[in-house]
Amino acid sequence: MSYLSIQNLKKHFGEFTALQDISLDIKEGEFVCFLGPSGCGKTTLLRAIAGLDQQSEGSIHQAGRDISQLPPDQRDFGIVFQSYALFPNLTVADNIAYGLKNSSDAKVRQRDAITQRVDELLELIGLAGANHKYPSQLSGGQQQRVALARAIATKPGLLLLDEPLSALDARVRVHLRREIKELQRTLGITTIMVTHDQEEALTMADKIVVMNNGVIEQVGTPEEIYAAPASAFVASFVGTMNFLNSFVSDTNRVQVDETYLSCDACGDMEQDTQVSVAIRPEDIRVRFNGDATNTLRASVRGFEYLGAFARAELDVDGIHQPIVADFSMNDVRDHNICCGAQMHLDIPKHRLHVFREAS
Ligand SMILES: Nc1ncnc2c1ncn2[C@@H]1O[C@H](COP(=O)(O)OP(=O)(O)OP(=O)(O)O)[C@@H](O)[C@H]1O
Repeated sequence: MSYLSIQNLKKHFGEFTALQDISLDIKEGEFVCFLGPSGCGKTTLLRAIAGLDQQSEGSIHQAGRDISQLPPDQRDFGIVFQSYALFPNLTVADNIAYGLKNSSDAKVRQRDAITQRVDELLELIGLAGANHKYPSQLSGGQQQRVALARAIATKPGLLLLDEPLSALDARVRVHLRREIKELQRTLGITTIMVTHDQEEALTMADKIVVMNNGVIEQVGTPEEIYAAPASAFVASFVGTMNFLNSFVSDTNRVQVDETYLSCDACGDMEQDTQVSVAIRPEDIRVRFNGDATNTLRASVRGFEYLGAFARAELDVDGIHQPIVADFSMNDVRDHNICCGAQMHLDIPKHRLHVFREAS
């Protein structure tokens, strides 16, 4: 049973279609990320869920209630925007209490109850005692935590986060993403976060919704999205991927220039279909004496140390397209991998992805 159910949602801005027939189910307590490049429709979808922008067609149900036509104030959500959007003239406590003071529930509006709830929330976000400070006296990360506290103050069923970390510097961002994830887990609140940052989505989400040009390309766990991308777009947008223009040779083989590669994935494609074969840099291995499937001879044209691993640009015999491979530093030492080195490599066939469309 889904907590939030979106059915056949469309959104037009004049002639332009920002969302094309989006259907999506989100379970209670899930942390979902809408991930995609700028302009793909992530924010438009989030705003439709909040009622801030009415969809052109389609329906949205939350906890079994049809909220499609309701104004934002009759929906059950808290929201955090990219820019902190705190009231600068109100103290931290008054910012957090804002929704509580305007609650339709008289008990929630009681002064003692508000004071207690604000203290509880400040404790939760690690800012106990900051009640009387003003937003300008807080760092960006602290302001965003206050915005988060304000969003969850009334205990909404749904938390919406619109690029909440993108205005912060890298170190604060990494720290805060752990805090938000932990807070979400503790509260068990169904959460949707919009981001164009794949690392953010991979580390925080239970489920990632990858969007492109107003459509959903794939929905899956971070592992599924990374290991089994459903399209060339997803494969290229999440992580690093080599793409090789190829042809289907027979049921289990593709031809890349003068080289044949065994693969698991092209069973239903006709011979000579033009395809894009994709392989992650870390899935290319130095050949070991086991039963290798796709052995290639290569020389290292470029070599870059990246700390925990090294990235090598390869010239592969029989393939005239660039390929990069990532090697652990142990592999680098054991096999003397460096610029100009010659080596035998293996590409496990189950790690090859074959896409019909061009990359
Ligand atoms: N009010 C509007 N009027 C006209 N076009 C709009 C409006 N709002 C959004 N769009 C267009 O709809 C498309 C999707 O916009 P949206 O803001 O949802 O993208 P996004 O994926 O959130 O991108 P970003 O990461 O840059 O915020 C864009 O092409 C945008 O220009």
